[in-house]
Amino acid sequence: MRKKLIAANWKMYKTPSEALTFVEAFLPLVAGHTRDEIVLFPSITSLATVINRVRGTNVAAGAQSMHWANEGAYTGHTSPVMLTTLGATHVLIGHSENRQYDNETDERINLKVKAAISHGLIPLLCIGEQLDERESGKTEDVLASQLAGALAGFPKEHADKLVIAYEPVWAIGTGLTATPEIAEETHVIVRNHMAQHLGDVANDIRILYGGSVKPENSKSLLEQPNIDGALVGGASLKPDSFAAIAQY
Ligand SMILES: O=C[C@H](O)COP(=O)(O)O
Repeated sequence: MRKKLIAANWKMYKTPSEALTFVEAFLPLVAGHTRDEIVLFPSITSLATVINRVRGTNVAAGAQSMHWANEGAYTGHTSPVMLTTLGATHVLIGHSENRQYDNETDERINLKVKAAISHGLIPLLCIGEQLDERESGKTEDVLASQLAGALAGFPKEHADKLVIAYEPVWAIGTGLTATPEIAEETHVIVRNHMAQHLGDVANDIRILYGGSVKPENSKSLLEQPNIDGALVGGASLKPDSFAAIAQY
């Protein structure tokens, strides 16, 4: 049985004090909610504040990205050692906004996923197709290629720790959501490719859906057998909205 993971990606929103205000309001709303895992991904400047406030609660916190090296001359980056020292438990890798704006390649994503695993961080590997790719029937090829690139040399013995976030790029921040049927069908495709790379453990790997998830549609998405959670952007910025999604 895969425990669902409900994740908030705050992207480049919230100062530390705004993040703290969110957490103070959010924790009572989800107190005692252990059915699902709940993880917040604040910006790096708010990460320590959030980690310190959620410590000992049913909510975890992670980083929106990281470098693969332990340390080095990489201006502006954050290492896995820095994140684990802070108390982060999860990390987003390969978000489509990083692929689009930050020159994030499959090779770099591959190094980061393996670095996360070797440091005990849970990687949420983000994949997804563009609208023109879906419309021209290339969705499966795109996802297969992203998975192959990201998972080359991935240590199979740690496969159960991997989390995939399927986020169709055309649904991110657009208000367009994949229907539950389209999302479920695509998650099955992703799981089948995971099985090709990693074997039967693919059945234990959680595949989250992301792209305009909100309180109004979270239940119908999360009821699908192969949708094992949600990666939420805009609707995770308000405590009541994100709590409603988590309590679908
Ligand atoms: O990481 C989250 C996704 O990019 C989805 O963002 P969104 O919920 O604002 O569409």
